[in-house]
Amino acid sequence: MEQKKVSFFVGRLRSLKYAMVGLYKLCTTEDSIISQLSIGALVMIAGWYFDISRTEWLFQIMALGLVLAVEGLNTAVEKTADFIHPDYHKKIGFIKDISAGAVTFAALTAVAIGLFIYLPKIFNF
Ligand SMILES: Nc1ncnc2c1ncn2[C@@H]1O[C@H](COP(=O)(O)OP(=O)(O)OP(=O)(O)O)[C@@H](O)[C@H]1O
Repeated sequence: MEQKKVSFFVGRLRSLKYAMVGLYKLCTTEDSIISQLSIGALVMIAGWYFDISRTEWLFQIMALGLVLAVEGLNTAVEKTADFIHPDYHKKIGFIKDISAGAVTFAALTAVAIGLFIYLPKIFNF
């Protein structure tokens, strides 16, 4: 089907609208994202409680954004896999496993950043 050509700005604005709709769908329907957002909220409270520095805030926000972004992409991979092949298949299992592995990379990075920020504050060193 031929798409009607729209101007550059209208095209960008439409993409932004779809991205916002996607963000809303992720945050309201996906348990994995909702649980990561809840953890993120607790970490934000911890940042405020321990009065972390500007640089620490930057790292904390980057870590949280990284985990949420990769988790969102993992959700998209899982949904695509389930759509194109709903039945059990070794390759689908492999694709889902490595996609989850990418989330684990991001999560471990976030945990390492969290330990660097909070361990010295909790144990005073
Ligand atoms: N269609 C399938 N074929 C083969 N293995 C699968 C299939 N679906 C899931 N698996 C295996 O089960 C694991 C979990 O898959 P699932 O889609 O339930 O992910 P999840 O992380 O538990 O999902 P959710 O985010 O919905 O909790 C995969 O990593 C994979 O090893």
